[in-house]
Amino acid sequence: MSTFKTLDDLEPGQRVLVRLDLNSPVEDGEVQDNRRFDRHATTVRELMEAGHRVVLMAHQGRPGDDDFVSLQQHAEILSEHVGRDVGFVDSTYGESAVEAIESLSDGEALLLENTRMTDDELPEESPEEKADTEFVGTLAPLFDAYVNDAYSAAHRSHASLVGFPLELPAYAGRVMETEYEANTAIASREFDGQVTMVVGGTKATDVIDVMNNLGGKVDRFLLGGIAGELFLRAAGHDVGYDVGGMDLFDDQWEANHGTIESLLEERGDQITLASDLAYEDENDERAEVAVDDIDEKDRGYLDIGSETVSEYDSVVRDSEAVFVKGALGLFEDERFSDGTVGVLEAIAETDCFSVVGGGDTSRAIEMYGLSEDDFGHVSIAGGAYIRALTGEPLVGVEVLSRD
Ligand SMILES: Nc1ncnc2c1ncn2[C@@H]1O[C@H](COP(=O)(O)OP(=O)(O)O)[C@@H](O)[C@H]1O
Ligand SMILES: O=C(OP(=O)(O)O)[C@H](O)COP(=O)(O)O
Repeated sequence: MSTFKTLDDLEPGQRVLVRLDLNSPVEDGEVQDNRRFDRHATTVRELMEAGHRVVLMAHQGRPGDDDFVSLQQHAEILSEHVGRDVGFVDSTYGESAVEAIESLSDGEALLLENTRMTDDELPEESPEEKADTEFVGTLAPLFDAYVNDAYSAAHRSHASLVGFPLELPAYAGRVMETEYEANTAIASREFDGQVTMVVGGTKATDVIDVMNNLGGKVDRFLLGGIAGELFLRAAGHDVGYDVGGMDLFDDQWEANHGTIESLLEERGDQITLASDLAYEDENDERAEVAVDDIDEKDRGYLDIGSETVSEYDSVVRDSEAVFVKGALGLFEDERFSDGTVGVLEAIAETDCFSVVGGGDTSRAIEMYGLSEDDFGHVSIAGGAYIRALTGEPLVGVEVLSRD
């Protein structure tokens, strides 16, 4: 168990530097509201109400990607969730950032520009090297305390996550505390009945890590999403190819097909793949096909089919514990939401222990009118949640716990 300090240990009237994870889906340049804002608002509101001067850091995307944008919209969305104004300055640690930080009054909050717009943030280096950067050296002297609330980014050894805790008294925010406790408890929990893991989403490496590291703990893996299609391709079906301008499959196939093939060989009896898939037909409607009847690589598949949904539904209902990582289809489009929503509904209606993780998957819960109360824990983390489940330590949490 970690021994980090929390907001309960923070002296009053501090200048506090806070790391949040507001990394969000961006559609046509518009940042999409999601539960990361709502969760972090709790920490921000508590600090503002306690009269601290609150300066927030966060990242969005990675340089070169379409979702690598300014945090100006994030400040507006966060303000709505906090119910108070959160200011924004378009600099991370330049002159205008320092000026804005110095003119902040008690109880006010300010969001700095995307940390990944500085050269010091991204390269993965040791906490000591990160503490020695200009970014940390410029900002740390302006504060009394550092709070890390970004559990979902705590697997990254980046300056804003691991550099500051070496220079300032460091505390865990409310989101960090809750996520850490829930995910660590899960990693050490034992179950008598069937443990099922539903894995989908876009990242094949996450799915492979889960299978490699949780193979002894999980009885059944139910696959879907892009990752599931790559497994179907490895099993000899004509799916999981880049068609119609997609670039989700072929690179991941090149990088991972050897591992996927050996996983199917070694753990085949634990792994359930879709028996049918859904696609968009020429009338823009949902159509389905059995995977055994697919003999051309020219179509994109956007969800698991109804026979698979019904099989996954009954496996979930027979389980004592169900973990979800990743969506089973393009659920943002209602026509292709059956897999993701079907499994979530089965979990919600069953008296099992459940955890739902994956940045986007948890969005489906509110989009389709399900209640968070029907799940054991809904994590806003993806990669960090997987690492926690597999028992791997998170560098951002470790560094918070140092004396
Ligand atoms: N067959 C598919 N085709 C296109 N997109 C898909 C498909 N299956 C899943 N997705 C998309 O994957 C996205 C990422 O899912 P998520 O649960 O966040 O997993 P990850 O953690 O791998 O990003 C979702 O927004 C969903 O729309
Ligand atoms: O959204 C995040 O991770 P996730 O997609 O695994 O939930 C974190 O903000 C980390 O972002 P990164 O994977 O670009 O380092």
